[in-house]
Amino acid sequence: MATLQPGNSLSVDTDMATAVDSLRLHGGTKLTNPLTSSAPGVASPVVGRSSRAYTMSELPSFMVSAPGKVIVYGEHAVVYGKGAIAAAISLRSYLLVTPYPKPSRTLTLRFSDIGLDHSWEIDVLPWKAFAAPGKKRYYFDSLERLDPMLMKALKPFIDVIPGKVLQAAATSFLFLFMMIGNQHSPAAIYTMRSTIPIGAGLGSSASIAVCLSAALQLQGGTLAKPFKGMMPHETQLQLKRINNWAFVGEMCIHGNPSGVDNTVATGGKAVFFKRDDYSQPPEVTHLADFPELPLLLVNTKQSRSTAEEVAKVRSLLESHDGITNLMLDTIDKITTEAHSIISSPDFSSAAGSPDIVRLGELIRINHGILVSLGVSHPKLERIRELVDFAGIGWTKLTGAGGGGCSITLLKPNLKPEVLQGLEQRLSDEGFEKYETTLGGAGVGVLWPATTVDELGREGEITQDMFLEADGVKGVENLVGVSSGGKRKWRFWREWVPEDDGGR
Ligand SMILES: Nc1ncnc2c1ncn2[C@@H]1O[C@H](COP(=O)(O)OP(=O)(O)O)[C@@H](O)[C@H]1O
Ligand SMILES: C[C@@](O)(CCOP(=O)(O)O)CC(=O)O
Repeated sequence: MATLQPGNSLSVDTDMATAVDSLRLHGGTKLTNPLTSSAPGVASPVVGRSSRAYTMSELPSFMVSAPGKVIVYGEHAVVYGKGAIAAAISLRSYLLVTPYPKPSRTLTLRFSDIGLDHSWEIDVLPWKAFAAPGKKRYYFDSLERLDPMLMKALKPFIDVIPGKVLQAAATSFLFLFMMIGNQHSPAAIYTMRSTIPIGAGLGSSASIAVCLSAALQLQGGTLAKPFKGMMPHETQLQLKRINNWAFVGEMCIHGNPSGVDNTVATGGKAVFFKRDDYSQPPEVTHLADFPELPLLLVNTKQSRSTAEEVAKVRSLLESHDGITNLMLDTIDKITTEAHSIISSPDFSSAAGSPDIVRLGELIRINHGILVSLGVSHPKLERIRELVDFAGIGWTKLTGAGGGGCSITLLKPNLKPEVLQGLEQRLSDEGFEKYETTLGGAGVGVLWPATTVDELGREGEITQDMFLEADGVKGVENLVGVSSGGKRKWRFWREWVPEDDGGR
């Protein structure tokens, strides 16, 4: 166990040794002023690798990143202890952490996707409330619910921020900062950009919660950066801690999450997830052989809130408990059957294989039940109608529904012109198709936040560069994990070798 002391020095025992070792590698010299910005798109030169060095209280700018997800089977039922299958996608959130120079005691959030730019002074935050007897939690603890007294203590700091969307994100940050950090935590700017559409069922909130959890624990020195040779049990322990606190961050955003989104955003690839007792850890099976299913992902662009969709199912359970429970049980059976098809050693996604048809039929049945649970939307039904009319696959909503995205499992050997015709129709009706691959890497870290330019020079990724990157492509080009060696993203997953772009 490790404890944080005032001024961020560490007292260490076993599982912290690696964290300290990796930090020691950087002990000594100063990095360039972290607030120095270069011209947009131009990396500022940094000192060479061998002479770049930091102390615990003087960390470099660094980045963390976590993926979004699609739930392939089991959304909503998973909130009630049933199984769900979900896979990470290549759309991701990126968080740049830039230390303020001393003696600043400021925290600044720049979450530009939602227009949040807000600062607090660390010293005036409600530390007393968080240190009261029975309230303090440590980085190795788990929380199953938010303490109303602590939420009340944060309220005045959140109420000054306009609107629910911004407040939810700010609460997630501030609650985690108060829990994981302490009064002596370093002053820093947290700049967030995401390529995941917000509130569209692709787990944007879990993705940012994972980034915040990982960044704050890295800053606190309670998490070791992944390194070659990290023992599997240590990797698992670190992922567990990131995931535990990400779950808390998710609770701040939408109240009663099942934990499937943050679990996939943390570990990546794909999982079978079930949590029937919230006081116990969930049952998580990593689906290392998750197949490359041919999926079409379409956004209705109809916004909605996960919390409201989850509340709809809750109220149906209250008014029709017997029938609703039967529907949730049926979804559980669907997920279990899909899991056994995918995990079978004979599984084949080749043309003519019955497995894809069975998986497709399960997708169609799952969607039908979600419609009956009241969480579809006319726009989702319109997409399903267009896909059914073209006869190219099986469609369901994904995530909370009420708008957001649909997925279609495509039939093998489709004629390209049929698919193109459908895509044109979807676009004409105002829907947006996403290009993404399933089974991406989980949480990763880029330490320090540097990239290599066209001339092969390594330079710091500044806030201005990050904020000015143009759209999804701009963000991916500047900081993306699939960098072809331009950036040294590292991942905690055992099956992802270093420097392969996280795939
Ligand atoms: N890029 C982002 N920057 C800041 N906050 C974000 C971002 N993406 C998501 N959020 C937070 O997460 C909330 C959306 O969560 P939710 O309704 O669960 O949708 P989703 O299905 O995308 O997870 C937003 O209201 C916002 O508070
Ligand atoms: C509806 C639910 O099963 C998934 C919600 O996913 P999203 O927030 O719409 O990405 C809720 C949950 O699992 O917490």
